[in-house]
Amino acid sequence: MTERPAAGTARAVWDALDRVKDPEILRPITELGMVRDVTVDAAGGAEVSILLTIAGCPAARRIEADVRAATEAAPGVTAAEVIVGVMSTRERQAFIERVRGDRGARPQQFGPDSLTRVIAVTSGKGGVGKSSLTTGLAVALAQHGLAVGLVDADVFGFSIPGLLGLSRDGRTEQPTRVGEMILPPVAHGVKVISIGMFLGDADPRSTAVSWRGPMLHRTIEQFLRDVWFGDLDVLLLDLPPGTGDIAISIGQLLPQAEVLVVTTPQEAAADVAVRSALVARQTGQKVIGVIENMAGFTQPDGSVLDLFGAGGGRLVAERLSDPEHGTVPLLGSVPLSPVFREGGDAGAPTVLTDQADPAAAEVIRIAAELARSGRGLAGRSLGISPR
Ligand SMILES: Nc1ncnc2c1ncn2[C@@H]1O[C@H](COP(=O)(O)OP(=O)(O)OP(=O)(O)O)[C@@H](O)[C@H]1O
Repeated sequence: MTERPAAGTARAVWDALDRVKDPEILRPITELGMVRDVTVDAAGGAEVSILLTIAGCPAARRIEADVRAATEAAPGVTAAEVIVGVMSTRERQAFIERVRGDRGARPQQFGPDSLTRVIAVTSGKGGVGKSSLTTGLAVALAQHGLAVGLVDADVFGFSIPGLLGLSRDGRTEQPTRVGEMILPPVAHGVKVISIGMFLGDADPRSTAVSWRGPMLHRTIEQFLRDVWFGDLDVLLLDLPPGTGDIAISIGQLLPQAEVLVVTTPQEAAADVAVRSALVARQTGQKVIGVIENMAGFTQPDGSVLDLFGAGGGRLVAERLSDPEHGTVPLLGSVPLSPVFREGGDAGAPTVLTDQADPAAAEVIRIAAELARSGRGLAGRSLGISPR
């Protein structure tokens, strides 16, 4: 890397490049050592050499385009050429240390001392909309300016990449690997990692992941250790439905995690939802609230159709409230909404595309309440990272 000159057009280009962020790390490429050299000839022709972590890294095209646009916009530049190179092993090691803040051997990123608020989303039954709500909450929290990470730990039904538009035609966006560090793709401001990103060329639509408990535990452990999330305000985890191995692993790996329980208004769903929350509680996690999903749907004539009955959310909240654990609130009731479902199917979260949709509006309201309340966000310095 060359030094940044004190003045002149080359200096202006360096300054412009300070505003180009690596799309996965969300930090300026100048700070990450990704700019090798900037030269500008007498006619204002600029040549910028950048270094990528690995050849053909998924973000390469975007970085190149952003560098070109920033260079062309720098005062005094008449033409821009971008030369893309790849880091040497030593440069890559320096990059990894810069990204991690050179903390040496990494312990797990979200240990009990971490300022990141960890929220695990669980449900008793499958198909109650847990993944859709987790995705909506993550995107809505990112809209509040929070640094948000999302771990799709639903190994049997990983649907998060699709809901966030990271999976198309059976191909799921891959994380970038730099050494043993894994950089999660970023979608709508959320850093996302999913088991569905580790299937290689297999089509996730037709690939069954059947892993036993220890393997699941190791995978989640690896997600929490090797996936570089940076300083997060909130980490959301989408757990598989039920009371299985993953819930117990999360309890061991992230004992400070808070738990949100998703259920439908159906009374029959309430029993299993309560049971999944009790398992989380047994591992020391705090149940912070219940969200009812697929609640009454307002029809065009204004009448409400309670397709799945009513009252399940309140019932679960009441059954989880007791003198020892205090009141577990019903945080909200998200109505059935065809628009909300279509947004998920299209990978375009409705909390961004149609905020007036009743389901999206309720998710946005719940996210605002979560952002205002709770462990990590009340009265603590979180170093919220502006983007
Ligand atoms: N409020 C809603 N209105 C309409 N459709 C919804 C709503 N919430 C979720 N859905 C739809 O219900 C289906 C199941 O949702 P989702 O995959 O989020 O459930 P899940 O509980 O995560 O399931 P699993 O844990 O089995 O993977 C999806 O097609 C989703 O689009």
